[in-house]
Amino acid sequence: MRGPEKTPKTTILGGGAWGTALALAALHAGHHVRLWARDGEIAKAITKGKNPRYLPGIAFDTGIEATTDLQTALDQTDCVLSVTPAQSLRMVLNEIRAHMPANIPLVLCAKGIERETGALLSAIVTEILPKAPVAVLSGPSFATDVARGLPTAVVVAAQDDALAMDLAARFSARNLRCYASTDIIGVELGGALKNVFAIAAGAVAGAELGASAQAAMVTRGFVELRRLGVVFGAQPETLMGLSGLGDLLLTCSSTQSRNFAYGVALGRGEVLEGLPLAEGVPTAAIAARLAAQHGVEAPILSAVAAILAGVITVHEAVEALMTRPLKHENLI
Ligand SMILES: NC(=O)C1=CN([C@@H]2O[C@H](COP(=O)(O)OP(=O)(O)OC[C@H]3O[C@@H](n4cnc5c(N)ncnc54)[C@H](O)[C@@H]3O)[C@@H](O)[C@H]2O)C=CC1
Ligand SMILES: O=C(CO)COP(=O)(O)O
Repeated sequence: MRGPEKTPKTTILGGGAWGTALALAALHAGHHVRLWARDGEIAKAITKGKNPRYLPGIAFDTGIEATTDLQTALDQTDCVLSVTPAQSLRMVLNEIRAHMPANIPLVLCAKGIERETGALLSAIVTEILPKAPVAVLSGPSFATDVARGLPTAVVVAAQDDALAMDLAARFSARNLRCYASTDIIGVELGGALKNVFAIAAGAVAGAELGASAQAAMVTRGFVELRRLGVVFGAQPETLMGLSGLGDLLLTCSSTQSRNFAYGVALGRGEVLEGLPLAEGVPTAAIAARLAAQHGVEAPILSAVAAILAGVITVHEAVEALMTRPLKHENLI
């Protein structure tokens, strides 16, 4: 991919919180960083060392070359990070197709499953950019923590172990430790599904159902996550790691998580319109459908999808979950 003496050239697609934080991490790892944002004001602000819309109150180093021009962003790049929301991936890949240099790795950093098709994001890349080696970066990592330089660990997965190791080394820096994995599906599924359970945990907190209920929700949610992992072909142990258990622990316990905060608003019966991006919302609907299609027992997932669809209330969902037939504590 690159000689050791050359400065890595990294392109970030997306000028939101995570795109900006990862651009900074790459800058601190010594890369030449270009960032594509569709909004000119955001691009200008990032070039000046701030992103008040998505990272309010954080001033950061200048050096990221932000642009609204895709050709400029992708010119002679040797690695692309895709950091726009999961549901926009297909559109973004179709836009970059004409400008993407051949055989350059595309690292997926969004967390979700395509709502319309049930496709994992790596499958969408294979469909639209078949020549791009695909990788996934995921794990417990709030953009604000990474942008502030706080210690964070993630996992980078690629089918080819050498690529996974190379990318993990490329993006690791003093405050960002990247582990390598060859289980792309496990790593992406862990990140996508934890968002749904973060909404559930937030709803429990918002409805003031207590810390015991919250622990039960997260634990049983983790069982459902692992069951879906089996269906998709994830390696079970991957979901015990940073992308899976690690990200579940982070986002099911902190209002810093937009998915958890969305759940809190749901549990309190507040207005949901205008809340920040909560990737678990579209993913809940499709994940519940896939679970039903494959005969996977996933009552929490189904409850979240039904609440979001307005079919039941949080309290009705809890009542239904608590009165299910008694059984052994099946852990898979
Ligand atoms: N914020 C965080 O702490 C983390 C976020 N992620 C994931 O990263 C992804 C992006 O999240 P954030 O950056 O936080 O979201 P954000 O809401 O802060 O920013 C999203 C950005 O994508 C842009 N965008 C949306 N649709 C687009 C399109 N069709 N074409 C071009 N640009 C488009 C928006 O203009 C905005 O700049 C999500 O999947 C999220 O789950 C992953 C780890 C941490
Ligand atoms: O994925 C994240 C941290 O790992 C960010 O979570 P939210 O999208 O819920 O804010």
